[in-house]
Amino acid sequence: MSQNIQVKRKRTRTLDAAPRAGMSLRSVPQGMFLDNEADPIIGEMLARQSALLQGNLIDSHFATATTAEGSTVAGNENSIDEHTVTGGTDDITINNNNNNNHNNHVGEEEDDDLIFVKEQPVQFPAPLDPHAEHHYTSKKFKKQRTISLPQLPHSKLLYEAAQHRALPHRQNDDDLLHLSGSSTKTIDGNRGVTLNVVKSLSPLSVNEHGSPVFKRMAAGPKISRLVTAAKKKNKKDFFQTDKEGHYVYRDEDNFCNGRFVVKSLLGQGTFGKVVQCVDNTPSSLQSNEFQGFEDPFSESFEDSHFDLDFSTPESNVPRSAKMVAVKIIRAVDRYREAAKTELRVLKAILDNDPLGQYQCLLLRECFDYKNHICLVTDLFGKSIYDFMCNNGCSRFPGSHVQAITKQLIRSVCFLHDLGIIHTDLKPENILLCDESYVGKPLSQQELSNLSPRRRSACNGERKFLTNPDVKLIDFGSAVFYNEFHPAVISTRHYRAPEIVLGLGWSFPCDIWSIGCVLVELVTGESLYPIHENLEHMAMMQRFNGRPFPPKIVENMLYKSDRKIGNLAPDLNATVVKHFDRDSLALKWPERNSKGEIITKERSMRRILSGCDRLDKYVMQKIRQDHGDWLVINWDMSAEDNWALLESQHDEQVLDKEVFLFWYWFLDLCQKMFEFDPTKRITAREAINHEWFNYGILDEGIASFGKVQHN
Ligand SMILES: Nc1ncnc2c1ncn2[C@@H]1O[C@H](COP(=O)(O)OP(=O)(O)OP(=O)(O)O)[C@@H](O)[C@H]1O
Repeated sequence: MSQNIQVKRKRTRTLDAAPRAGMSLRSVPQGMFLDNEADPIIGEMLARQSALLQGNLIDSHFATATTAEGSTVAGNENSIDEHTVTGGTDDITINNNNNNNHNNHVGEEEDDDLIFVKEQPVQFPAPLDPHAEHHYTSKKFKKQRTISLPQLPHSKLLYEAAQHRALPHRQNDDDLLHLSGSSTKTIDGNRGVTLNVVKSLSPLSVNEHGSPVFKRMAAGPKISRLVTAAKKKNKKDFFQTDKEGHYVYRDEDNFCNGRFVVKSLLGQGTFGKVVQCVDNTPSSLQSNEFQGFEDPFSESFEDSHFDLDFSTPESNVPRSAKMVAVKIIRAVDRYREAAKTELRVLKAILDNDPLGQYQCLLLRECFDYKNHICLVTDLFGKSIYDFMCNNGCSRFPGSHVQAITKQLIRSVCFLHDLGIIHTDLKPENILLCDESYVGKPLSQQELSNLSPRRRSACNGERKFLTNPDVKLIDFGSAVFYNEFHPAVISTRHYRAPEIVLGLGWSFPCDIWSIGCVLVELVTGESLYPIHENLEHMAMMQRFNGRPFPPKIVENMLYKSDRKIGNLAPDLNATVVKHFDRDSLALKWPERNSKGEIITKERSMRRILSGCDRLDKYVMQKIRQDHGDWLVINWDMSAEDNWALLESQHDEQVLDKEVFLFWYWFLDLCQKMFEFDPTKRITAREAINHEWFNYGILDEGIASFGKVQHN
């Protein structure tokens, strides 16, 4: 769901990293990202380049790993209780107290995530004095560290894929044309959902405190007069629906016969509203487990013909209140039907991960109240989008980007193994479990560069989360892989090319969205801040530094010409017509019959100056945190890149791990932004990507575990 707060995001053109004299250049472009003018035989080249680069980097990776072998904490340990690291100017104390959600499996499962920064001397003096205080300089630390990031909670899946369906996460060529899912399966699936109806009591049966009092209903015409009078009297308990089927939000409103008291509006969208409520469940019924589709209250509601008031202090049923989030779906058939799919998805998640170890929102209860399907879930913090909006610097530090990405990929891999495609991954749908942060004052210069809104929202600080633990929410658009696939899914900015081009889509569309989220976390700006197809496609080509592969365009033309599957009604007018049928190239900028450019200047500027090849675009932002020395030239191998950096800069300013961290980050991005969904990296492959073997020592690590603000 989009939030109301809008922060204007701006982009600037990035600097090109030109190859330096004296360095070895290959005869073919070696970059993972090709220049726009590059040779069209891209697939083969990319594979070769990737192999070459990996070959180069395997050596350096091994070298680093070997250096650390002698350390006491090398290997798979993740249970270091406390370390004090003196690095640069900051003393970092990091406590391993943050994994409480996931303790159950830590012992059972070997996990190669090192959650905390480690200090690893190359050789301890022997014999090692356990009481001696060891302080290590930043320099030593850098040399000896192998992994140094809070990767919460685990790196590995806690189940064997074979136990699940282990569906092929990758699409095949046939899917590009024919994948549209079965609507019968969706309808049948939804038909199986039986919702517990919670009857609303007559306003008559609400006492002056707004609490339910069960009475036998009066009969006859007298009732309407009494009801009107009672409505006036008991304004509080008046859960209203507007003419569009939305619940009308009111502070302190209460519903479900006094059980939920509305405290604030968390969000609203097409599907309905999400409200924060106090849940006055009788404590005997309160548990962390899903109550099923049967509401524990219903029996008493249906059968009660006696006075029974269990919300007053005198009640003999003990009550305890807790805060929950309730998604109140619009009372409109279409949305009710969609909510049933959401319910099935949430149920599948809950059945397979009752402890919530895969970062997905868990459904605690659901019921039907006054024709609104209500989903009760745990309450979490603000979304990472909101956190970014209110931050003096919206970029996340690398260590946090990595920690969030790891959770996200793992969560999505879990969903994909269950046959679920989320389809709406975006920063708004990733919630923080803990909103506390450490604030670092911004300089006058930095403050003056902020928009007035951001300046007042950020409190003059750049904020660093103390715990980058997140939860994935909003399964309202999620689909089961074999059920009906709508023609258009995803929020525009995070929409994969196969969706824009009207091809069959599946699990890979989630991976593209994760790529967009990842870049947004690093740069602090939406990668695709656009609203229409042509500009979107032109931008995709620009960021990828190459045109859409002919196979993809051919499939699009074949599918749209023959009207195969469900296609967006405007596909021809907004997408297909912009491709040249002979060359299969995107016709951008647009030209009239005389060959004059008719694309608006603003749009031209947005694409030509606002975007750049992704690696250059991203690196420009990264340099703001790590210094200007950090330049990666994709026309050269990693080794040559590093040799060049060493020849140009004082050793003190360089950090090979920072270089490798960002190098592999960009490698992962490149694999996520593969145009062809049949070749895009899968979630399962991404979990094991090289990037997660590298760490980075930054403000994210320094703030980890500290508590300053909320
Ligand atoms: N469990 C929760 N805890 C805290 N906030 C929540 C929770 N669930 C939802 N929200 C807030 O409500 C917003 C809307 O929730 P959600 O995305 O599920 O609704 P939606 O109507 O499906 O939105 P959209 O129209 O984007 O699909 C979220 O962005 C989030 O800010």
